[in-house]
Amino acid sequence: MTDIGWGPVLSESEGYGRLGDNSDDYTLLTHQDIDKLARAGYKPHQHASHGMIFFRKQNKLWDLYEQKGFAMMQMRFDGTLGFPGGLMDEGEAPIQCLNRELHEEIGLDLTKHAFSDDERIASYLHEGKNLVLHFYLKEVSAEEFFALETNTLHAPEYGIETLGIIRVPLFTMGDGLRGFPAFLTNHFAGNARSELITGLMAAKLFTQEDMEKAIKAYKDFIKNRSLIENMLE
Ligand SMILES: O=c1[nH]cnc2c1ncn2[C@@H]1O[C@H](COP(=O)(O)OP(=O)(O)O)[C@@H](O)[C@H]1O
Repeated sequence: MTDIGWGPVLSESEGYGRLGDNSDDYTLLTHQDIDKLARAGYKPHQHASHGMIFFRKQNKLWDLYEQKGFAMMQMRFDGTLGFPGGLMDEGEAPIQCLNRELHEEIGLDLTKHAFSDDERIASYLHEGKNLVLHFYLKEVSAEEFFALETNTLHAPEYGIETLGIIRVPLFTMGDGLRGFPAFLTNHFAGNARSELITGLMAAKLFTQEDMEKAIKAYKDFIKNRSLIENMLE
């Protein structure tokens, strides 16, 4: 590949962020797998941790749509959507990595809102990238969520790694597509789309039936969009 100037630091990690992952590229790890990795000092893989902060609030939006609350994601430096988080440094554990990254990227006050190990809901291995992704979930009150959101503007990495914090729309509009299903049609980093779905199910914000409906609407839209794009070529 042509050297386009990744620089000594980025050239080591740029491969992890390449786009085009499929959900099949990721294997869900068991608790035993994680314990084994911890005993081996997390080697031989690279690891990254990301976290979803959310609040639940059943609300009738504009007197029309069933809103379930909000979840926090970010527009990343690379133009994709993801959760706050990042790659683990040498000597760190996944939870330490998560808290350090959340402080850097969203200014999380670790004296009040640090994540704990028992908030990890899933870990995935991407064999091809030799990368393990750890995913955590934290429920806060609506007031805490708004305060955390405001604080992100003062985070050290705001405007650099984190280009903006966004709220995931947790409702579906009358056409069955706009709202949450349309949000799923965006480009996501790593397996952040699957993590979002997993996180919302684990938080019991969606029923199985609601989630299946949303995923079907998103997939149908993608299929139709590529049909139209092919016709235009
Ligand atoms: O929200 C996410 N969920 C799952 N994987 C993600 C998410 N955000 C980034 N990734 C993936 O995690 C790896 C590390 O990326 P990240 O950019 O967060 O680390 P860094 O900030 O330390 O460079 C990359 O492979 C990227 O595609």
